[in-house]
Amino acid sequence: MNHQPTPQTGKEKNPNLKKISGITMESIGVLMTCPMHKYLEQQLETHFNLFRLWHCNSSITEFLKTHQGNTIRAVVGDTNIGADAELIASFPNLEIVASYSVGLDKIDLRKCEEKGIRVANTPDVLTDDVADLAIGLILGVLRRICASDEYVRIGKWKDADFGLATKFSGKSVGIVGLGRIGTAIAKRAEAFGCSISYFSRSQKPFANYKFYSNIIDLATSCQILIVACALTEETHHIIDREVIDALGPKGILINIGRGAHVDETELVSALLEGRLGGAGLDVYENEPEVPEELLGLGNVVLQPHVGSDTVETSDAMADLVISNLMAHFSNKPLLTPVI
Ligand SMILES: O=CC(=O)O
Repeated sequence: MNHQPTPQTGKEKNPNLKKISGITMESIGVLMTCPMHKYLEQQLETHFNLFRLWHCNSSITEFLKTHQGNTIRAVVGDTNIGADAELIASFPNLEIVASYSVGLDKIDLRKCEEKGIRVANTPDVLTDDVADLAIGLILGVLRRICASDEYVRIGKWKDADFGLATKFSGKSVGIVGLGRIGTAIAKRAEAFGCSISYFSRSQKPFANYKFYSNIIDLATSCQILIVACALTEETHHIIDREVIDALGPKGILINIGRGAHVDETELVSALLEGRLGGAGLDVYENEPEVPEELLGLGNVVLQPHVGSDTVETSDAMADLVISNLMAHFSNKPLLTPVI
C-alpha cells in the first residue's frame, strides 16, 4: 500500500473538507506511522502538527528520544503499521486512531476500548475498487490474462496460438464474508451469470444468495471461492487444508482480504501438488514477502496488496481520515466510527 504522489499540490486546505470555524488544529500532534498516500500526508501537514514515525527509523523508542510522547493526540496508521499495544502505551494523550484502511487488524482494538481511544476507518469509499479487483483476479486466473499478455509481448504468438483458457461466466461463486465488499463482489459476479452462495457468522436477511453455515460445505459447492471477510482471531487461517481440499483441483481461490486468512503453506503445497486449480492473490501472510514457489506458477495471479489503490479511492480515503480527525477535535460525531 505505498502510493505515488497524485497530481494535487496538497498545499491548500481541501475545500471539500468541512470548514470547522473557530477551532485551531495546527497545534494538535498527529503521528503518521508510515508513508501512505502523499496527498494524505500533505493534508495532515496542512491541518495539523504532523510527525512521521519513519523519520525515526519507524521506532517508537527512537521517536521518544527526540519528541515528547504527550504531544501526540492522534495516530494515522494503515495496513502496514497501525496502532499496537506498544504504540498505544507510548502516547498517554492519544485520543484517536484514524486508520487509512478499512481493515482493523493492525489496531489493538481492545486496548483502545480500555483506554477510551476512538477509532475510525475508511469503509465504503473503497468497496468498488476492491470488488473490481476481485473480479479482475478471477478473470486473470481463468482467462490467463497475464500469461497471454506475456505471450504476445515476447513474440510467441508468431509461432503458435496461445491455447485455451477457462470460462468465467456462469460459474458458481462462493463468498466468505458477505459484508460491504462481499456484497459488491456478489453483485458483480451476478452480472456474469454466476450463482452466488456465501458463508458468514450469520445468515443475512437482505441477501438472496444461498447461505452456508459451514465453510467446508461452501467450498465443496462452489468453483470459485473468494475471501472477503475481516481478519479476526476467528477468521485467522479460515482457509486451511480442509477448505482447500474441499474446493479441489478445479477450484480457484481468490483472496482480497488479508494474507493471514489463508494458511499459506497449505495453499502453496496444494497448488504445487495440483490439489487446487489456481489462485488470485492480493494479500500474503508476510507482506511484502511472497512465497518463492508461487512465482513460478502459471495458474496463479499475484498483486501487491493494491485492492483500493486507485487515485480516486486513495484521495477519498485520505479525505475521510482528515474529516474524522477534524470531527473528533471539534467534538462532532465521527463519520465512520469503529469505537
Ligand atoms: O487492505 C486494505 C484496507 O484495509 O483498506
